[in-house]
Amino acid sequence: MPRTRAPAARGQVLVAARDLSVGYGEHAVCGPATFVLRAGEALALVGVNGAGKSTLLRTCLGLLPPVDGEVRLLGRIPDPRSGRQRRAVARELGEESFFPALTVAEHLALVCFGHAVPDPERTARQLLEEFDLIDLADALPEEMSSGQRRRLALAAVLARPRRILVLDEPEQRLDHVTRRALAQRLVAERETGVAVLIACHDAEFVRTVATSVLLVGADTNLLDVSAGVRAITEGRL
Ligand SMILES: Nc1ncnc2c1ncn2[C@@H]1O[C@H](COP(=O)(O)OP(=O)(O)OP(=O)(O)O)[C@@H](O)[C@H]1O
Repeated sequence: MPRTRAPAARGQVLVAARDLSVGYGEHAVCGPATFVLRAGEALALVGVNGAGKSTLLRTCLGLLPPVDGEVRLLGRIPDPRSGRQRRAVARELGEESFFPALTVAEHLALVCFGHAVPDPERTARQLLEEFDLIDLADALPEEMSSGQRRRLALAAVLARPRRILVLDEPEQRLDHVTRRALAQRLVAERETGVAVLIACHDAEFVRTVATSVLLVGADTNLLDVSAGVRAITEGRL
């Protein structure tokens, strides 16, 4: 299964933010963030609804300009139009846009072919199995439940090569077993040298996947994983 086209050297800085303020117009939605994410690490953004996690993810990808401070992705100002960034960054921000006339299997095949994945049939087959989509391989998106569509969106993002994986609340709408399996998959991702950047509300998921936690809020602070998990479970967000 393709994980990286050119695996990043473990420890290589892939995302770096310094005094990064994010928001809309000139209005910052949370305190400034400073963090570094290296190959092989997983940073979980946690915080209450509306804290600014999705806004931070979008700014790190160059989908929104910073209000202040700076962020670097692969050592450069993020630019979602650059081929270099598009080759390296796999993202699933919850948009879940599907082609209404393509089946589940055809969606995965399309992603594989579009990214020149070697042995696309095998990769697509493995992802169908991993995300329990075999019986839905010929289904159209409108024939699926919301959780099944979520599984397809996650399978699709994992069908392509990547050095950085950005997921906004990947645990949402997944059943318990699939959620745990996805957490293990993200551990495997970072163990192969992928840098994982997620927003997440699930303490168990964060405990399993993350190597550090960014608590997003009026004050945005970097925490170790156990302090980050306590912040979620004790409601100190
Ligand atoms: N397009 C927008 N224009 C203006 N304000 C926005 C926009 N999108 C989000 N906001 C505001 O920015 C703040 C942060 O939103 P964001 O979606 O980043 O929060 P979040 O931490 O991801 O929340 P959740 O846990 O609910 O997903 C919220 O107050 C929200 O209302």
